[in-house]
Amino acid sequence: MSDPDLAARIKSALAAVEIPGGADLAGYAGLSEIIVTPGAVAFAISVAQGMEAAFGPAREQAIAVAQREAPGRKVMVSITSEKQTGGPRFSHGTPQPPGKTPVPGVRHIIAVGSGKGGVGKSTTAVNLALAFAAEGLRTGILDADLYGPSIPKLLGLEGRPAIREDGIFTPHGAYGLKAMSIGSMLTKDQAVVWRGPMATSALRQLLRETDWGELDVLVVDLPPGTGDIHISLFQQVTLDGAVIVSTPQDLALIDAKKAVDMMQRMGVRLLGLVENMSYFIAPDTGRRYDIFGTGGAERAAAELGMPFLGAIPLVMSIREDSDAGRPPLVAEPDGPEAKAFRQIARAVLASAGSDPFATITEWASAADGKAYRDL
Ligand SMILES: Nc1ncnc2c1ncn2[C@@H]1O[C@H](COP(=O)(O)OP(=O)(O)OP(=O)(O)O)[C@@H](O)[C@H]1O
Repeated sequence: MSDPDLAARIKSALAAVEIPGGADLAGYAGLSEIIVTPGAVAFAISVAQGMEAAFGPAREQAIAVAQREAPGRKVMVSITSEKQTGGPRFSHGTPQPPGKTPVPGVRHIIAVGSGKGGVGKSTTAVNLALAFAAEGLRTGILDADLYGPSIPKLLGLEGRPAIREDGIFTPHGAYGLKAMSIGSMLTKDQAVVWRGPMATSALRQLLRETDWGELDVLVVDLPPGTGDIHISLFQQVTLDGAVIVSTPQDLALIDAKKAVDMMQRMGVRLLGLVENMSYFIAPDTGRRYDIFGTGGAERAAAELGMPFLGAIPLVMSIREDSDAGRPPLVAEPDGPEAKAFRQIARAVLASAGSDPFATITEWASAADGKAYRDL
């Protein structure tokens, strides 16, 4: 069945769902567009402030109805109110976070962000996650870049994640990582226009309705810039910190500064700055060229008030291997690029704790106190 047909069928079926006041959900003006992807169905119910709880049963029924119409797809229904759609209120000082709750089974969370798109944030996130796994940490990666998910391509994920009977996702397994992305539920080139509240709801479900098992660390690949998804994540979980990725060209840092400023306001610890596409290594001679000069990133990190974590070269093989679903840490684990990512991973762990090895030991210590190394 084509997507519009299924969306229309779900909408008619929602006529059976009663909303407060006695009307039905299908005819309710606050019902959003119904987004259908090969793996998921998502829609939002917009309600007046204070009516969220009253609409709870309607939401439950709507999920059941949509699930009946779309078996095998993940159904995501969010209730939104004026209060939520307004975004953060920075003007009165710190935003008011609702209670933060841990993600079951996940011990530590590190987010990877950037001031703008295309700087290699996802590439960095994936290779950091692989480097953590190589250190013996049980590692997961969550693609929170709902607007441009690239983790499926970078990790060569195929097919959709399985959905258990209780609606919980089973994450993909890739190179020792557990990976979750909305991207593997879309058709090729399908662009989903997530409106703010729906995106935050989808993020919540990807994060909390995934069976991560036991993870020492979850790496979250944020969307570029700052927006609803960032706020939603920062408000609902306590992060160990965030890593910011930038390119030398971006080191005027206007965009990065905005991201950093927002994170600071929201109480997110900044683990440091990674400079990507920093220098060039000639493929034939292996010689290094500091085409953008040296020292700029360290200065920029200092200006932003955070540690400098290291630099990653601009190398064609990073692009080619990544595009083929084989990140440098997998394609050439002993190559210079993999080494750069591993060093950065250690710098991240050092920034998160007293030193990288202390952090690894502490993070990896299972209940019996032994490091977990049998990934
Ligand atoms: N160090 C590098 N050398 C060469 N190519 C790179 C390097 N880092 C990233 N790339 C390439 O640049 C492109 C953008 O990288 P990536 O998708 O990681 O960026 P992003 O910041 O996550 O972008 P988006 O805005 O899509 O979230 C990809 O094609 C990737 O393979």
